[in-house]
Amino acid sequence: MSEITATYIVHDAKHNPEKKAEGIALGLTVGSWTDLPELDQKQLKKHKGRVVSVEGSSLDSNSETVATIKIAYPALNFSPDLPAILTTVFGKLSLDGKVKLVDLEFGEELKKEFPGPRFGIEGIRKKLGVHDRPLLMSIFKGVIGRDMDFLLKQLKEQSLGGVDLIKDDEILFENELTPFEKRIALGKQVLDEVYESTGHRTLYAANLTGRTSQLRDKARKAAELGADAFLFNVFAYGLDVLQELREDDEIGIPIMAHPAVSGALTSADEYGFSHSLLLGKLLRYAGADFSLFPSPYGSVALEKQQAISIAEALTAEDQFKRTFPVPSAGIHPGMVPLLVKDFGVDSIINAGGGVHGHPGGAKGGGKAFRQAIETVLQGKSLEEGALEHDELKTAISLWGSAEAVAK
Ligand SMILES: CSCCC(=O)C(=O)COP(=O)(O)O
Ligand SMILES: [Mg+2]
Repeated sequence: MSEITATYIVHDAKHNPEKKAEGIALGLTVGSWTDLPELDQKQLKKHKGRVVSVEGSSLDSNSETVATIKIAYPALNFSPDLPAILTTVFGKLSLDGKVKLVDLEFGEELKKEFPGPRFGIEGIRKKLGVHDRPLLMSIFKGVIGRDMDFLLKQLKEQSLGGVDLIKDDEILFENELTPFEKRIALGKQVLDEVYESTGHRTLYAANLTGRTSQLRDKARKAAELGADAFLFNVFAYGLDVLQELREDDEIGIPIMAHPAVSGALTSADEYGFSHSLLLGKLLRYAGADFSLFPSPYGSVALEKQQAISIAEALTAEDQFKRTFPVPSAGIHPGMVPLLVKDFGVDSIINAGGGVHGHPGGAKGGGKAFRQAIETVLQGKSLEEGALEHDELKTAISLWGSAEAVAK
């Protein structure tokens, strides 16, 4: 029988994690058990949650018992979709004291109900023809209140700087000055021109926004217009909306998941979801080709181990394609050695301010990043790279080098 096994870290003021575990296993499945007549117990047995393990009971600083509890839920109890699964394993329970949902292990049958990324790392690399280095992404900045000309100039500059992908900022919504469809159609023309003149291909991810009921049609229209990819604020909508978009063959373009709003669900140590589950495994299962998350070193930083655990969940051995890890926020060229060391070649280096804030503009910023990547892959220090590349030298003098700080 297929199951889903949830791992929780539970802080229990009553010092009885075994009883707490049994309460969860019953409470989220068949309810009270021992009070039922024997016949009912027999009939309901296949629906009953099962305590798999209760480990590591210890006392926290509030003298509460902390334990890791694993509970298996029969797949028989829920329809095979994330809304039903999340409500089963963490519905009422998410409101019931200090409980953190750390992981979900899907049974093999249940996994088959999920699509995973349509393209994944290999598919995105194939589209770009880049196979041997981390990709570089930049973000439009300061575009709200500006017109199409402004946006297209920024697009061209970023592409001329050698970035592989450009995404809208997540706060750019439907608006009269730079409407979604126009951004896609005119943006495509600009990027095609850059490709024809330089041979460098840049993909553009436009922000898919609006009411949930409009998203499918909007995304299909975007695909018809030749959109390369779209950005999606998954956690403002819900993981199942992502999955619906991923599964629609008339859309069929890569989906970039932005972490906006997810901090409200992951940041507390004792509550909510683990980062690796929400921004890693669940985004991947639901079909994101890219997952953006705060890097350990930038302006909105995650603890290093948490950021790395997200990347691991996105790329671990599984039946699904691998999702591109995109550690982001406050990234500048001086951080490239750390990013490559911690996230490897199969990751995307993503920057807004670190591209546009370069004294040589977005073109100079893009070049500085590409030079930093090349330098690191050649096994050289950024200081050595700066001797060979002007844009990198300017970036290092402006922002410094994290490699130097790390020593
Ligand atoms: C919190 S990860 C999302 C990255 C993002 O959307 C962004 O705008 C980062 O911009 P920055 O100028 O900090 O590179
Ligand atoms: Mg942003």
